[in-house]
Amino acid sequence: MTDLSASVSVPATPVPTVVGHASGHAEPPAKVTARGLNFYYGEHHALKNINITLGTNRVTAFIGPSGCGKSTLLRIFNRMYDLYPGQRATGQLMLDQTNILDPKLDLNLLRARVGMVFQKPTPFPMTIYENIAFGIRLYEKISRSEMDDRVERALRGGALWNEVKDKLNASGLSLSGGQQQRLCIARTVAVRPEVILFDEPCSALDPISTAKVEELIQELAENYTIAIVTHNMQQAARVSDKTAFMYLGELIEFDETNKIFTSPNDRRTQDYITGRFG
Ligand SMILES: Nc1ncnc2c1ncn2[C@@H]1O[C@H](COP(=O)(O)OP(=O)(O)OP(=O)(O)O)[C@@H](O)[C@H]1O
Repeated sequence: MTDLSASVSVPATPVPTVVGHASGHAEPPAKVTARGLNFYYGEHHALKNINITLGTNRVTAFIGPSGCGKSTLLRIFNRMYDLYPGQRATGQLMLDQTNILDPKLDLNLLRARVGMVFQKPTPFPMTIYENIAFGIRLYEKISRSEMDDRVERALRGGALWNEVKDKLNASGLSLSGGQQQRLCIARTVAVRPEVILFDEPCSALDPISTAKVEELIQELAENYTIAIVTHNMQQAARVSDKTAFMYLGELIEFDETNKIFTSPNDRRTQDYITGRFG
């Protein structure tokens, strides 16, 4: 392990102000639990012995320098890596009582339970209405009026309804970048997942759209378990209950967000949040 403390001494950036959820409340029931989780890209051992629990209806932020394994970990939670040959996970990863790593698991059902929102908004090239209805139809057969209702609820869930209710037949691609990202969130919410994974959801958005998505993430946490990867420490401090600091494929520290940003236990966490490296 590199000694990060030796080379630098002056904090480059102030520690973010924590304005997220209150800390100190009782531990929620576990939703996702990793024990001794490892991940390999071929021979490359990208994640090493990860142990972490995501609490039900809590927001967990993953921070750390580029290449430390944040996105890799997120992509294990819904077996996204299964699409690529040569990538494998070992250890234990549970979603409630379901073994996520079970080779016989129905991945469509897993991805309905564990939805994902990506860095760049990725609406389907179809109408706003169909962007939502498409995913619902994959899992459920419902009447047109029920579908109208579900589409409206999903768009409200994505904090987009008021902006699009009069143009549901317009292309999803005609929306602004921030609206497109909220459409993608609505699309994810529409299939009623239990967990939503956000992989740097605001990195392609302007500050106003970013604020809207952050507000939305906090609202969604009332009903969903959320994991968010972010390079933006202010964002982690604003939206999350707990924060995990990762470095070189290891989970270095995991604690209440307030604790991580005010008095972390590990020197490497301290150095990262004060901008000494990253
Ligand atoms: N498809 C791949 N094939 C081989 N190695 C990969 C692949 N994707 C990622 N890696 C390696 O795995 C490690 C973790 O990468 P990962 O993308 O998870 O990091 P990250 O923390 O999300 O980085 P960033 O913040 O830059 O997105 C890095 O060493 C990276 O080079």
